[in-house]
Amino acid sequence: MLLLAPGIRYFPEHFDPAEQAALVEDIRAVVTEAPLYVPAMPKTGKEMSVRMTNCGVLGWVTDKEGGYRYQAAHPVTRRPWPSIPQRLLELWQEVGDFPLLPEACLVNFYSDTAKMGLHQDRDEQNLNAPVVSVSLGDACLFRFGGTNRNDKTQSIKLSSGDVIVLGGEGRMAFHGVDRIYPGTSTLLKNTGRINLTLRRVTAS
Ligand SMILES: O=C(O)CCC(=O)C(=O)O
Ligand SMILES: [Fe+2]
Repeated sequence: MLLLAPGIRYFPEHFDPAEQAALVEDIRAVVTEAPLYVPAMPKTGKEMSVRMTNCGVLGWVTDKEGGYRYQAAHPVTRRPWPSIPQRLLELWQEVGDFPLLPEACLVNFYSDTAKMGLHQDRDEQNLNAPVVSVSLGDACLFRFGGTNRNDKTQSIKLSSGDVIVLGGEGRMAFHGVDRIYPGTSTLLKNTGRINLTLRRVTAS
């Protein structure tokens, strides 16, 4: 484990290739039940470049009218989200350092050209719980800084199987994904990157 900054822990290659493949199968099952959809920014309705779905009792969604929020149902199918795969709950218990289980797992799919702007994860009521993030497939350039948008940032390349935990002092750190490196992994059938973030949403 490497401490990248206060509260930002990095576990390179936490999952070996066989575990990564098993996680991809888990996520394929999730996506079959809860298809990836196109999220849109609040107010402007501008579409994000990342495709999203969730598993867990709650899922993070965004659209023009409703903005950023957690809800119990898929925005398109209106069905409840599938449950969080066991191996992700185990990951949380290993690295999360928090007594309650996660309620949401946001699944982000990045195509070759997708990115995610610098932001804080701040829609959770429970900011004592960490955010635990898993990278699968192509590598990406991940940027993180401090708790103010203008704080100095650092960049690291995240590869398939890597895990990052934003907790404690690092929980509200600004972070984002500047670019994908297409073709740097053979884990997925095609190019692209999957990111999973486990989150505790409610206080209890
Ligand atoms: O894809 C990543 O590594 C980060 C994703 C993220 O920050 C988020 O979903 O809030
Ligand atoms: Fe985030």
